[in-house]
Amino acid sequence: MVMLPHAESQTLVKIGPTKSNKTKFPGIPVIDLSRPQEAKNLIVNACQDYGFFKVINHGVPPLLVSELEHEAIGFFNMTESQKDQYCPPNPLGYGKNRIGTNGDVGRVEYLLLSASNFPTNCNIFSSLAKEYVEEVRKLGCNILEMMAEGLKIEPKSVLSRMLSDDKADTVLRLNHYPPCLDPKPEPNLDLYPNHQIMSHGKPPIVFGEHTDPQLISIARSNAASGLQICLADGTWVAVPHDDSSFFINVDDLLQVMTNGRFRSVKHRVVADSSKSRVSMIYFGGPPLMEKISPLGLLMEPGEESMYHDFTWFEYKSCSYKTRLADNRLSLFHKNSQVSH
Ligand SMILES: C=C1C[C@]23C[C@@]1(O)CC[C@H]2[C@@]12CC[C@H](O)[C@@](C)(C(=O)O1)[C@H]2[C@@H]3C(=O)O
Ligand SMILES: O=C(O)CCC(=O)C(=O)O
Ligand SMILES: [Fe+2]
Repeated sequence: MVMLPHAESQTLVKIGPTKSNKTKFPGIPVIDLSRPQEAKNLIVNACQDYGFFKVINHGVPPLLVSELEHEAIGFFNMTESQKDQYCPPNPLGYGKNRIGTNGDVGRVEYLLLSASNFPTNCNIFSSLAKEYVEEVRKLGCNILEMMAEGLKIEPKSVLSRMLSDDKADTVLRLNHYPPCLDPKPEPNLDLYPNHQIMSHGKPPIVFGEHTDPQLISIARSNAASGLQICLADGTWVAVPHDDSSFFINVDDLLQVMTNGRFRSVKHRVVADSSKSRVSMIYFGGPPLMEKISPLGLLMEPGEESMYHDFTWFEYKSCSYKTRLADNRLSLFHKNSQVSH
């Protein structure tokens, strides 16, 4: 029997009451990409069980990662008026305390960049970010190919081709969460008018719960904690930080393309650290006109798609009209019941 290796399970924190009927969480799956034969099946298991895993021996040069992080810190250290010279997030640009355009708030500042259109007025991000995205895109393609092999579907490029396409819709997000010196619930109700990011007795939520709409997200952060994922039984678990690894999220489109076999993972960030947190996330989306529907080779005889067919453009446009915590996929579910 192959044992699943798990990340620092002894340091995992389970949040919320543990009921006896809840399955014990053994820790975030860790996939060693230098062992591809084993990795294929472990990736599939992780996508089915959690929609989330960590990769080691990923091949992205550590120097490139630390240089981009250094530049990101330099950017966030600039004065407010310097940063405000970047366009407000519409949806790309520099934003602070507001996430998206539909009323969500967070204790975070960020820069959202499109890989096909890196800013030319800023020599910081033009070449480094491009190089970083290329390396992470390669990592994403490698993972999606292993996934296809693990699922036993051919060709193995059936998923990865969407990221390697010249028209792939790729977004890079740099987030900065200021240090939380007093991790008590935030009493300022003006900033959080609908209480949505208050959580009494627990560290405040600084980036609210959501799933990512794309295919996969490839994230890393400095050595500061805060990221949490939601398990199938609704329990939130903390993800131990690891600045030398990448964390992979299954996103909404992959849930649809596997007809619900893989889980688009709900995640959030809490102010859990007295350290500033800087995260860099690659969101891998397909070309805008790509038609999204379950992969034929995965379907059992007589199995029907759980979702209406749509293009990534349709799904993305629709997603950007929703609130962060909305269940965007339910809008395309055949037995549609909008839930929040
Ligand atoms: C509230 C929102 C922010 C978001 C667009 C949306 O209307 C719903 C999806 C959000 C999300 C989550 C993952 C990524 O961080 C993001 C860039 C994306 O593609 O979808 C954000 C959007 C955003 O911050 O603009
Ligand atoms: O900062 C993080 O680690 C996660 C942020 C996130 O989920 C996002 O930007 O979509
Ligand atoms: Fe996210």
